[in-house]
Amino acid sequence: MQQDFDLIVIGGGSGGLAGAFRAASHGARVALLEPAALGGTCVNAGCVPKKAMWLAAEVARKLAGAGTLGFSPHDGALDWETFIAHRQRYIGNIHQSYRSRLDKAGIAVLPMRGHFVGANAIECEDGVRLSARNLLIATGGHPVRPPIPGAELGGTSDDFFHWTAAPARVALVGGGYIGTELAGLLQALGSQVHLFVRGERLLNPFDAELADQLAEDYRQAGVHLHFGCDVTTVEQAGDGLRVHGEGAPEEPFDRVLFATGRTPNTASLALDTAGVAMDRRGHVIVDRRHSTNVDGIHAVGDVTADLPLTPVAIAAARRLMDRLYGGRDAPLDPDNIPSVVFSHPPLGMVGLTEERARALHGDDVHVSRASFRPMLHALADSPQRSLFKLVCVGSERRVVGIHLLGEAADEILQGFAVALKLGVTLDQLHDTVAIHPTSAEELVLMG
Ligand SMILES: Cc1cc2nc3c(=O)[nH]c(=O)nc-3n(C[C@H](O)[C@H](O)[C@H](O)COP(=O)(O)OP(=O)(O)OC[C@H]3O[C@@H](n4cnc5c(N)ncnc54)[C@H](O)[C@@H]3O)c2cc1C
Ligand SMILES: NC(=O)c1ccc[n+]([C@@H]2O[C@H](COP(=O)([O-])OP(=O)(O)OC[C@H]3O[C@@H](n4cnc5c(N)ncnc54)[C@H](O)[C@@H]3O)[C@@H](O)[C@H]2O)c1
Repeated sequence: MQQDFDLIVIGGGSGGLAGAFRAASHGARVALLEPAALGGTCVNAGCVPKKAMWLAAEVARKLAGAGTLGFSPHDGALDWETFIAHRQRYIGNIHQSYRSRLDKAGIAVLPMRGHFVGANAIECEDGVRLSARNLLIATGGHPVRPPIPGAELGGTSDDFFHWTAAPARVALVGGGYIGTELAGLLQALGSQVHLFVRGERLLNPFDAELADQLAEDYRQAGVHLHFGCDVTTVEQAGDGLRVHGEGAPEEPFDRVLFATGRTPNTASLALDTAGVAMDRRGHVIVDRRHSTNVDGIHAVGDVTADLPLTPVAIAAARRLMDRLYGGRDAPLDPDNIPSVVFSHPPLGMVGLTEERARALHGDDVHVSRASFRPMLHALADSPQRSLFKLVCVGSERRVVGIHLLGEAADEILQGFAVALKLGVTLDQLHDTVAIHPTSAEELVLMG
């Protein structure tokens, strides 16, 4: 039996769902294959449960500092099981909302995997074949552990979301987004955290000065940072796990978690039967409009080499469907995509780092900085400072980079990213009346 659609979407995560909804809104007949929970990584093992844990950690930090301000003492310990019940209820509501939107949009949802059996045909796990003029590959990725002895003893971010208590001692390997985020939140929730970083700094794509200050904030908060440390082995040591690498402590950890990157889910798609080209790392190769080398086959999200962020997958999918079914061709601009690391405090950036701007524009670069103590920290006599930077170029001092480390950076950045995209200059920021007293006002006041 073969069923025909206008579009088959493989994967019901951020990109797949956005593509299916947008195509259906243009009148396309859509089938969506998703063997696991709707929402994919972001909803089930990424942005959403991570942000929930980050919010819990922010509350814990505020409670820990409240005594200094005159509040009665509070032990601040989190009952994970209660909190996780709230977290999972929230996620359950997202699943339900997707389910009813899919039904309303008339999208056929098949709760199973699929693989290619030709350029415009998919075979589902139950043997049913589907065909369509267009196919969207949106199968995302999964975490990888490094190929070292004992790696299987450690977990990944997927495992973290099944934890029901903070481990007393935890080793995190990898100084990227996930390692940095989990280190901050686990420390705030009461774990003793050791973060092992191969290089000399956290978060390579981010501004070096802000990343170094974040590392210092982490040290002050009690996170043990091991830079230049390659973890070579993990071994069982009694009830615990011993990590080997230069400078690694002798004492065992309760948990070891690898945050050493992710790899695309392409292996089981039989892409060769359709002739779809992949790069060395297994990503589906797409052009700037998110089409592959095979007519009618497209891909978005983490399965491609795009920036692995939810809003990127969503934006790419919507634009692709507007082109295929809506008569509007406006490919996603890969430049100036804002991004925030949910560290404590959060770190955000959009545009060029100072280093990159200097490499591109030489002496034509002007950098404005504001280093200040947010009012709550000043009131509580905490030394933690915020550091904001604007990177500008040319005589008109056009803003080409915004870098924020500090309380509320995650919420402040979005609006300023719009201004940067529209070509805002430093003078125009100065012409804007400040909102006082806030941290954000520094961005229209700094020289
Ligand atoms: C811990 C963590 C935290 C993150 N935090 C953030 C954040 O704060 N902000 C942010 O922007 N991004 C964040 N991300 C990244 C974000 O989650 C991803 O970029 C995003 O989910 C990618 O969407 P996608 O649609 O490409 O893939 P996914 O959301 O991974 O969806 C792919 C779907 O395809 C399905 N699938 C796989 N193979 C098949 C098959 N053969 N047939 C059918 N279906 C299949 C999978 O089950 C999955 O549901 C985070 C990621 C992680 C791991
Ligand atoms: N707030 C957010 O938007 C957010 C949060 C989490 C994840 N994400 C997305 O998910 C992606 C995956 O996150 P991630 O943290 O796994 O990847 P990442 O690429 O951010 O970081 C992986 C880190 O692991 C290091 N590494 C690789 N192999 C190693 C090894 N053998 N030993 C030690 N270190 C090693 C890399 O040098 C890198 O610093 C990110 O690139 C990001 O786009 C986004």
